[in-house]
Amino acid sequence: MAAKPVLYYFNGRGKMESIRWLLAAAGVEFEEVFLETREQYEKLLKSGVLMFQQVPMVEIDGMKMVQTRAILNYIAAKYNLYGKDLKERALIDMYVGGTEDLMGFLLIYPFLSAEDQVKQRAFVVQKATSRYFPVYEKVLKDHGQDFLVGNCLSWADIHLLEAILMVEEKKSDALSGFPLLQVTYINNIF
Ligand SMILES: N[C@@H](CCC(=O)N[C@@H](CS)C(=O)NCC(=O)O)C(=O)O
Repeated sequence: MAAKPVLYYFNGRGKMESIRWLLAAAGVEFEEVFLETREQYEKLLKSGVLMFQQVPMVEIDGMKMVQTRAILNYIAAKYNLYGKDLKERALIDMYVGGTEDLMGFLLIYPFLSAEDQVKQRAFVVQKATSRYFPVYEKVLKDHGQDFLVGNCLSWADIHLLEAILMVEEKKSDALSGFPLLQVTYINNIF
């Protein structure tokens, strides 16, 4: 049996969280090494395995992969979550690009002051409900299928579900104007 992937990151969501989600959705067990002290991080740096001196780093299939997008692309392709042809893959990339931008507004959230967190929360909910969620709602409405691309579960659905839950943490009824997203991602998907 192949070794489990090993994830190296801080003990927080950050850039590793989508990798955890994608592996979990693919049914892949993984291990985690949390970098909890400066010494641990320095040790990893000195060992030379961090190509750009950054994490996330994932040991998988004999590789030490860095760059979040590259890691996600690899996992999505390996576990058939990346479309059946180039056009489906292009759509998945576009949808994931959108959810990535939306999640990007939340990555900085823990580092803001309490006052700025209130502003950022309102900003994120406004962007989610006026720019991003309407796109995915329309896709589902237009093709009438249960998933965003190719009528089967893909990375685009997994990433969108993660983004929806992140936004709902900030405003629990954020999906209230999006009936198809509610049915697909809250009632049906898993
Ligand atoms: N483009 C990289 C950026 C990775 C990145 O910014 N990692 C941060 C932690 S979230 C880091 O290692 N920062 C330390 C540094 O840049 O020196 C990716 O997406 O993986």
